[in-house]
Amino acid sequence: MEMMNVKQLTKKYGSTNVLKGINLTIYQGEVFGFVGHNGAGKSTLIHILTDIVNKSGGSFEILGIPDQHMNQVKKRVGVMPDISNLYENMKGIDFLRYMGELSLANSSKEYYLSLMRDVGLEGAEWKKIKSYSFGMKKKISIAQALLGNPELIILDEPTSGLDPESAIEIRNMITELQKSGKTIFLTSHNLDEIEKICDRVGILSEGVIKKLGTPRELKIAANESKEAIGLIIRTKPVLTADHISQISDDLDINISFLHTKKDYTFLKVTSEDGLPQLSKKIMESGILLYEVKMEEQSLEEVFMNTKEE
Ligand SMILES: Nc1ncnc2c1ncn2[C@@H]1O[C@H](COP(=O)(O)OP(=O)(O)OP(=O)(O)O)[C@@H](O)[C@H]1O
Repeated sequence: MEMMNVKQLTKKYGSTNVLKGINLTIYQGEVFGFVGHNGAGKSTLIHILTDIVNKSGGSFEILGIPDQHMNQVKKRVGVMPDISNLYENMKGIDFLRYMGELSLANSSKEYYLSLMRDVGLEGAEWKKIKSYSFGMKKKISIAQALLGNPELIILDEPTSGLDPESAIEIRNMITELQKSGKTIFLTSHNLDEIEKICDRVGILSEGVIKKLGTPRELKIAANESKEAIGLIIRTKPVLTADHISQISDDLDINISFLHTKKDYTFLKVTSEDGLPQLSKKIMESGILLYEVKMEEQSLEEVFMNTKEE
């Protein structure tokens, strides 16, 4: 089921085209990671989708409802507010109740307390938000996004600025939300995080989504477009440059020897097609072959290359 469908969405600020035609479909139950450099337009897209900012052109649907009627879906979509929009003089629990009562009917105090516990704010319920640390403010913003048990949850940089332990807590929470059937759209600058928790990722660059797919698909596509692939081979004894030149003589691929480290030999090859033949040759030469693996591009490299393309 499509939870969000964005078509040719554009946004202009004055003469600057920030979004130049975004096309994107988000499916039920996925965690989707939206990445882009600072100022790429990620928050702008979120603000349009959540009816805070007007689009310039194009259209979108959320939960099947067209963008002209976003008031009909507001209760079914949870959005994490910017922490500067929290009411600092309120106690955490009172803030959540206040925000909850704006949209929900008859939710008990126990509901709000359990929500605070869920986001890791146990013990801070009766403290004023102004006494909260940065991480705690992030957590209460996330709690606000979860009010009313929404189907689609939109989180703008939920873990930025958090210490590793708190970031792990939030990531685990996102995974749990997904397990309970929620759909999550999040932005993050942490590509390791994106890789860990997102099913699909979209890279926003120059106003359009330049790359879209699972983290693995993006890395494989990046490897395929490279002229040479890094190869790591573990053998006993370790392969030397001489071994490689003997073995590779009658192979169809070009192999360059780079260096060795312990039992590992690092090579560059022009194509993966000759790898089975290479492995066979190594074994035939009496060398014990333990492992052959291709060096994968990291999502970070994929992202950096997207910017340069
Ligand atoms: N209200 C506004 N008026 C004019 N320009 C704006 C406005 N809001 C955002 N912009 C510009 O639009 C561009 C995209 O900003 P946006 O905040 O969406 O980027 P972002 O990808 O979320 O960045 P970051 O990763 O730094 O949060 C930036 O150049 C920003 O200066």
